[in-house]
Amino acid sequence: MFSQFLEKVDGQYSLKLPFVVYRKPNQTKVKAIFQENDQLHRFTEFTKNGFIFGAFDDEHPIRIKIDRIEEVEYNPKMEVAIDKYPFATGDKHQKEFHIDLVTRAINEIKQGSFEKVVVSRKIEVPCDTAPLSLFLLLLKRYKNTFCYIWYHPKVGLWIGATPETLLTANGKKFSTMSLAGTLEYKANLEPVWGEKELNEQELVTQYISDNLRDNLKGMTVSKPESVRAGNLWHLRSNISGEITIGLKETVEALHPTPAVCGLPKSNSKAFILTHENYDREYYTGFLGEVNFGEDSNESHLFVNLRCLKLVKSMAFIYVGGGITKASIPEKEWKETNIKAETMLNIINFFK
Ligand SMILES: C=C(O[C@H]1C=CC=C(C(=O)O)[C@@H]1O)C(=O)O
Repeated sequence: MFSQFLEKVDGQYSLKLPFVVYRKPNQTKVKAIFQENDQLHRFTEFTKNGFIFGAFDDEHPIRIKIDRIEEVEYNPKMEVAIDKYPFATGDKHQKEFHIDLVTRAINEIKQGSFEKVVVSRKIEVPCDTAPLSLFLLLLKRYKNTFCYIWYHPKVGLWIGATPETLLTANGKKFSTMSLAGTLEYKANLEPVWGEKELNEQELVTQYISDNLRDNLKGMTVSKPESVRAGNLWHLRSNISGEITIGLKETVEALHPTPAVCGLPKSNSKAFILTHENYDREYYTGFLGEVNFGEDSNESHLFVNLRCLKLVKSMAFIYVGGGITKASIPEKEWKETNIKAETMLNIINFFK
């Protein structure tokens, strides 16, 4: 059953036709959406249904039109990614550049340009493994994340396992999360959060609640709790209520949150676009189902983190971290390296 499902996905990929295959966090149903031609649809009014894939800096996400849906149950035994492989985490030049970028960000914060900014980088590693094999390993290793493989011949192929939900909406029922702060997972040890991480996550919670307050009736915000995502811990608060605005307005109010951009949004975004020195493309964008369900108003979007883009036999892994006035550049560099392990572990497993 599952092998037939995979054959269909493989067939679509060989025909160079758009598709997405995904599994939501803590679920066992794997869904595939196939589009029958290679047209590039844009999602402008947020009224149609489909699977959308939005870039960090683009208002019009791509929409994979639902010409065919396939679903299958897949519940493999959990595989824990404890094996450590030799990592490629960027050369000396990358390290210098990233440390300098973080230092510049801290200086801007101290001068009052913004309070927080998320800076990132792209790591290049050779990878000859079939994309579907990488995806299958994600399904086994990261059960509480949103795992996907997305392909459009005019855009490329992306794979990821993200721990962050942008929004879940079912009619008026709405929830989102504030996810930030990172510590390395160590077996049998509970995370001990420092002032920097607590503050960094609090800024995200504040931003989300401030931006939604007027349009989220009965808003509740939970206390931050530690959540595990593969080899990492994060801090998470859940925010929910009854939404009174449409999907387009809600996405505009949230994206990009300070978990991937900064605070205030415009100044931190300008810093990112000017100083990062590369194009994030779909990393820190968002993706997921829109207007699914019986009455067509259920949507489930995720933030595109812990992801990679495959180009021929190269993988580009994207990683970043939140910078505040309390950041230490060397520590921030290390944090991007441990975040990269989520995907490097998968790639290196096949070497
Ligand atoms: C920007 C990333 O993570 C975000 C989500 C969780 C924790 C983060 C942090 O601790 O900096 C980031 O805000 C990334 O993984 O590339």
